[in-house]
Amino acid sequence: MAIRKAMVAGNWKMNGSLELVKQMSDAINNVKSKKIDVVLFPPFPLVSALIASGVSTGTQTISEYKPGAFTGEVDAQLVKDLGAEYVLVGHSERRSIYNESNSTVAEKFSRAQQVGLTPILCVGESESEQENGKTELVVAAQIDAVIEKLGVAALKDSVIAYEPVWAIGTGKTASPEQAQNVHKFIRDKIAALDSDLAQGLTILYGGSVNEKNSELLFAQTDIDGGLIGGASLKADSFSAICESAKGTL
Ligand SMILES: O=C(CO)COP(=O)(O)O
Repeated sequence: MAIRKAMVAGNWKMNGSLELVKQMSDAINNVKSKKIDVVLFPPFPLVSALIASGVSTGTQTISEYKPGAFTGEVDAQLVKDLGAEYVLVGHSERRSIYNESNSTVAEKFSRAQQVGLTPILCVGESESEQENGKTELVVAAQIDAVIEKLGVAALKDSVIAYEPVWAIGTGKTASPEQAQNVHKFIRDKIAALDSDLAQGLTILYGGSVNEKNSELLFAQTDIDGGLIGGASLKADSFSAICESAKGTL
């Protein structure tokens, strides 16, 4: 029996349209199940339309600041007021393209929880870090930045997504064993501080997940679902991934 709530999340990145909202909400409303949470992360302008269509919704980032003179930024409270439930923090594209540091990510995590949004903390190593055997070091530092700022208890109302950077958008998925090893490392690391919290923590895998590889990934003990990029833009693929989660999680 599953001890954790499973989740399949779709990160649209800078893609999508009102037409896609229609297609994906129809598809998701067909596969909805009590066994899994299905959540989409569209660009900001599509958030309200997606919520109105009955899909559980999050945003891809938020500002770490409270409302004020921050042109172009989006306040977490506004996101919450619109009816969103989740927010991605620390996605590797935010870290690498927009220079978000571990400490900025921890600030965003904190701001999300202040307003009642559930943060999904994205962690993962680059290709060179992986080749140099630094995966655990990098992932631990990304998680420790949050624990040092907020204490381990803050992880209780959150989700962690392990997304190796070398697997994002490349078609090079981590093998189920490779991903399981890192997920187990994450869970054991948190269990050393709070065992019950770690056992209840949903940890997602992301990086070139598709309808062909999702079942084996989701069958791993410490993989509780997926954070899907490219395949979340195709109704057939995303529905099939959700279906595979129902069987294995
Ligand atoms: O970055 C991702 C989800 O946040 C993964 O993207 P892909 O599934 O396209 O590799």
